[in-house]
Amino acid sequence: MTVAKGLEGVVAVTSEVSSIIDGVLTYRGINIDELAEKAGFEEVILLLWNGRLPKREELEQLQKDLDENASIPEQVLNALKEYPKDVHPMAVLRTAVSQLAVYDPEADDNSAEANRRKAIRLTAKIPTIITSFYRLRSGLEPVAPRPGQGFARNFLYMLNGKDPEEVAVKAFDKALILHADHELNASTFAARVTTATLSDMYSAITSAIGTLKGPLHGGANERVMAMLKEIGTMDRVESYIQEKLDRKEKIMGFGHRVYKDGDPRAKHLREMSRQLAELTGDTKWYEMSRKIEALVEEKKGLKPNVDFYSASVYNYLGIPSDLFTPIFAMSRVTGWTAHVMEQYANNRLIRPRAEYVGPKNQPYVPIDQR
Ligand SMILES: CC(=O)SCCNC(=O)CCNC(=O)[C@H](O)C(C)(C)COP(=O)(O)OP(=O)(O)OC[C@H]1O[C@@H](n2cnc3c(N)ncnc32)[C@H](O)[C@@H]1OP(=O)(O)O
Ligand SMILES: O=C([O-])CC(=O)C(=O)O
Repeated sequence: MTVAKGLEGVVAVTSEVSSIIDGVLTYRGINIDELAEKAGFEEVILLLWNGRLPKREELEQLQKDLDENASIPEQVLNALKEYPKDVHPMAVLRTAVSQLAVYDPEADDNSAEANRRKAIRLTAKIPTIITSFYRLRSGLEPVAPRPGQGFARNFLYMLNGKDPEEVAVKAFDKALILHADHELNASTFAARVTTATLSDMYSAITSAIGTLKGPLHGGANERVMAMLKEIGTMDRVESYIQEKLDRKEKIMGFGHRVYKDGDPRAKHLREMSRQLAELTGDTKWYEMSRKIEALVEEKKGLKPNVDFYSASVYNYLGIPSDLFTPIFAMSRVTGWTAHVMEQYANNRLIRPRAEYVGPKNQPYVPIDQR
């Protein structure tokens, strides 16, 4: 057996959802650069689920469906009230999404129609879970979802309890588009492995959330902000990065398993960070990020991935850093569910092999002789 460590380079499934070919990312064949400039997040959701851009009526129907499904069961809200206030919001999200299944009579109906309805429910309810827990732990009442305002605006409204500025809504919507899907990344793979046993969509999304949480994957964006805050000032950037590299530690938000010549999403987030820095007059995080980018490229030849500039973008939008990864999940659930539906449509159990490298022919030693 030859082992591809970390399954590097292994092609495990065929998919029509998104592609990374020669460093170019597409959703259903449409370049991410074009989607980031021209589309809205809800359009992208239907693009991922349906395989084509929606007509106006389809888009309006989705917006209605998301509004109608945004409330969470009372039992889930009550559980959010009981959780320790200092528990990580990704742990809360993972648990709450699993709990949603308990109150969904269709949870174990794996038909294509039920899966489509569950994909809507999951996408609609995750923002409510994130914002409700955030407000409860801050001693505030959760804000009920407000219909008719769109996904990005509704999230910022539920988070802060007031109407967000237009520029914040636009930036946030674009960030959601950029995070929505990414071929066979670790969390999507986890969702597909779970699905391939013919388990249900809630189980698959719970697996995916747990996988996204790790710092080598979606959890990196929160660590990028922690690093920026730890560095604190421009004059400390160079020594901090050098020391980290000397200790052979990873710089969060850099490197990628697939992109070796840069992540095409990073330039959009860099530009958003620049604009928000200018708008807020708080240029420190953007300038520090630019300097880190130049140093890591120069010293290690590594480029920023999607998580690097999303940190300063979300920070400029006033979002607490431990919500960065839950926000990633809130967007990525649309890609995960598209992959889950694709897996069901053409399923085979995913079960690779392991090369055994442990000791062989070992005797069983009775307990009192060990
Ligand atoms: C949404 C996302 O999931 S994007 C990725 C988010 N994760 C991060 O930002 C965490 C930091 N980055 C990393 O840990 C890695 O680059 C990963 C996990 C993204 C990709 O990992 P892999 O493809 O397994 O690459 P691997 O870890 O083997 O790195 C190859 C070499 O580059 C180095 N390297 C890779 N990333 C970094 C980094 N961020 N900082 C410093 N060195 C790095 C490794 O130390 C290794 O060097 P070596 O050959 O001298 O030992
Ligand atoms: O594809 C990956 O390995 C990680 C990534 O960038 C993502 O999930 O967006």
